[in-house]
Amino acid sequence: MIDLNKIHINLHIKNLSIGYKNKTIVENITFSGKERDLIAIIGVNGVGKSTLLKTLAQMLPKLSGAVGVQQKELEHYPPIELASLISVVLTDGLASKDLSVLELIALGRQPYTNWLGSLKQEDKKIVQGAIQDLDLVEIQHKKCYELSDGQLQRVLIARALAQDTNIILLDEPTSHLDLYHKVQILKLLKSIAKNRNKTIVYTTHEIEMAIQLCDKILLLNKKENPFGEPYELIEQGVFESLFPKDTVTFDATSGTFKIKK
Ligand SMILES: Nc1ncnc2c1ncn2[C@@H]1O[C@H](COP(=O)(O)OP(=O)(O)OP(=O)(O)O)[C@@H](O)[C@H]1O
Repeated sequence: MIDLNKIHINLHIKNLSIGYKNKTIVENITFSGKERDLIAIIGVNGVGKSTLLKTLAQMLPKLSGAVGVQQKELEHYPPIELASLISVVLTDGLASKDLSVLELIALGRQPYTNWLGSLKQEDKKIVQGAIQDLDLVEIQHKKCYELSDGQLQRVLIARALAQDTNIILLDEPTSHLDLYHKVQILKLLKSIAKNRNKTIVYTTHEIEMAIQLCDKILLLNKKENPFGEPYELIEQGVFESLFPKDTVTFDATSGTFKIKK
């Protein structure tokens, strides 16, 4: 039995403004991520989803507002401590494609190894666990440049699992996958959040899947940026105004989008 009073909040985002130099892309972002939450960030192309994810990972500075990670503000963490709290899976080009699948996933253990990077028995066990979870046993000795986009995406998720952080941030983790693997990865992320008490935040264009599988959704729309459980957002009617109505409409009963013919 889970004691709901003992569930920790890993992420607290308050009145956050994000952007580049002094160009604000989105302001007024407020949400929180509890342990065991799978959270989707959705919104139209170019609205700022990746910018938000990179700001949460401290790869970009925030413009204003607060990003709290557990008990402290993000910018007060030394990088090595942050690497044991937050892992990031990006879709941008991977620098180290010459590594084997196993070597790349083992890099996830870096925050915990000595300066030589040597893996202890416990590290190797965690790496093998991640390889099994992502169904990569057969291809673990292949080079990353030999993989399909979908396989590489699963390898990058495995590396984040090996990093074993409380918070996992993923930028469009299902974009290169077929429907079966999209569902499989999202269900896996959900079970990891639940069974290992993690907060998982990912960006996506697959809104219908997010409605079905996520605990919470943050909809970036540059104005209010509503956040809540999928049914709450459906009740507020926020999906209806996402796309031009003459092209795509939202059916609140089924939680799906319909193409206007
Ligand atoms: N390095 C950069 N410098 C300046 N502006 C940028 C930079 N990267 C992205 N932008 C701009 O920031 C805005 C948000 O981009 P971002 O990639 O965060 O959107 P997104 O919601 O993830 O889009 P998509 O759904 O197309 O992936 C866009 O207008 C984009 O042109």
